[in-house]
Amino acid sequence: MTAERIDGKSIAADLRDKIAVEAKKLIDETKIVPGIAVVIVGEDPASKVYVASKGKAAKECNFHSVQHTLPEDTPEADLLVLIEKLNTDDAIHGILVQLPLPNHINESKVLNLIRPDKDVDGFHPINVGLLTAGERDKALVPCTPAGSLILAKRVLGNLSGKNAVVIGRSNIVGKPMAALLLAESCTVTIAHSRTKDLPEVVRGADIVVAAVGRPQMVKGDWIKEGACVIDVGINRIDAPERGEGKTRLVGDVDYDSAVERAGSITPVPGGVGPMTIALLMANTLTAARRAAGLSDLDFAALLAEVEAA
Ligand SMILES: NC(=O)C1=CN([C@@H]2O[C@H](COP(=O)(O)OP(=O)(O)OC[C@H]3O[C@@H](n4cnc5c(N)ncnc54)[C@H](OP(=O)(O)O)[C@@H]3O)[C@@H](O)[C@H]2O)C=CC1
Ligand SMILES: Nc1nc(=O)c2c([nH]1)NC[C@@H]1CN(c3ccc(C(=O)N[C@@H](CCC(=O)O)C(=O)O)cc3)C=[N+]21
Repeated sequence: MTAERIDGKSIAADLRDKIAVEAKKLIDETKIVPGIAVVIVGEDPASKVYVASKGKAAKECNFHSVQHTLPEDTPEADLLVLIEKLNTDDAIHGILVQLPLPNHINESKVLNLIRPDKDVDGFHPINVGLLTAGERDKALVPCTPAGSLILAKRVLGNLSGKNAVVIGRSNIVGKPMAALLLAESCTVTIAHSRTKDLPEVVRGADIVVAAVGRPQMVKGDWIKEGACVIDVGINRIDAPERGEGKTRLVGDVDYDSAVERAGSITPVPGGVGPMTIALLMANTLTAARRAAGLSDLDFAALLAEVEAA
C-alpha cells in the first residue's frame, strides 16, 4: 500500500483563510481586533524562524500582532513584568512565550503567570485541567495536538474505538495529544523512552503520533498496514547530497519506508508544522471572541465547508 499524503500545508492555508474572514467579521461588527503577542528570549535560530512565521500568519489573518524579543540574559523578573503587562493589555487576546526558555528562567513560573483566557498555547494548568477533565470546549487547547487531531479526523472521520499510540509524553505535544485522542474515544497508549519493545507497541496502532525529537526513528516495518501516521517531529539533519554544509528537515518517522505501509501519512515539512501555526491563530480568534462575549467557532466545520466547495 502507498499511503495518502496528508497535505497539512494546504489544509493550514485553508484554515487561515477562514480565520481571516471571521476576524474581519469580528472587527466590522465589534471593532475588536484579535491581538497576539509573541515573546522570545534569546537568539535561537530555529525559534526565530517559527516566531517570524507566526507574525506572518497573524498579518494574513487580519490580527494585531506584536513581538517582544528579549536578550538571552534577561532576568526572570523582567519577563514576569512583561507578562503582567500583556495580561492587562486589552489589545492583546493571546500571549505566547516561545519555548525553550534560557536555563536561568523557571519555565512553569512564567507559563503559570499567563492569564488562562489569553493562554493560546494551552499550557496553563487551568487549560490542562479543563482538557483532561473532559471540558475541552471551555479550554484553550495546545496548537500542535489540536492541529494533529484535525489531520487525523480528516482522513479517518470518526476515531471512536481506534487504537492510538502516541510516542512522547511532553506537556507540549504527547500528553495533550493523548488527552484529545481519549476524548475522541480512542484506546490510547502513551509510549516514551522507557517503553519496552516500542516497534511491537506501534504495530498495534491504527493511529500513530510520533513526537519524539529523533530523526526518522519510527521505521516502516513498525507500522500496521493502512495506519494513519501523524509525524510531529521537526529535526534538522545534515544533507551533504544537497551540497557542502547544507541541511534539511525530517520528521521522527522514516517517511520513505512508512509511506509503503501506512494508509495516510503527514510529510515533514508541510504536515503538522503549518497546522500548529494555523491553530495558534484559531486560538487567538477564540480568545478574542470570548472576550467579546461571543460563542466559539467550530474550525473543523469551517474546514469541511472548504472541502465541500
Ligand atoms: N510540528 C510542530 O508544530 C512541533 C514539533 N515539535 C517537534 O516534536 C518533537 C517532540 O517535541 P517535544 O514533545 O517538545 O519533545 P520532548 O523532548 O519534550 O519529548 C520527547 C519525548 O520523546 C520520548 N523519547 C525520547 N527518546 C525516545 C525513544 N528512543 N523511544 C521512545 N520515546 C522516546 C521522551 O521520553 P521520556 O519522557 O521518557 O524522556 C519524551 O517523552 C521534536 O522533534 C520537536 O521539534 C514540537 C512542538 C511543535
Ligand atoms: N510556546 C511555544 N509554542 C509552540 O508551539 C512552540 C514552541 N513554543 N517552541 C518550538 C515549537 C516548535 N513549533 C513549530 C511550529 C511550526 C513549525 C513549522 O511551521 N514548520 C514548517 C517548516 C518550518 C521550517 O522550514 O523551518 C513545516 O513543518 O512545514 C515547526 C515547529 C512550535 N513550537
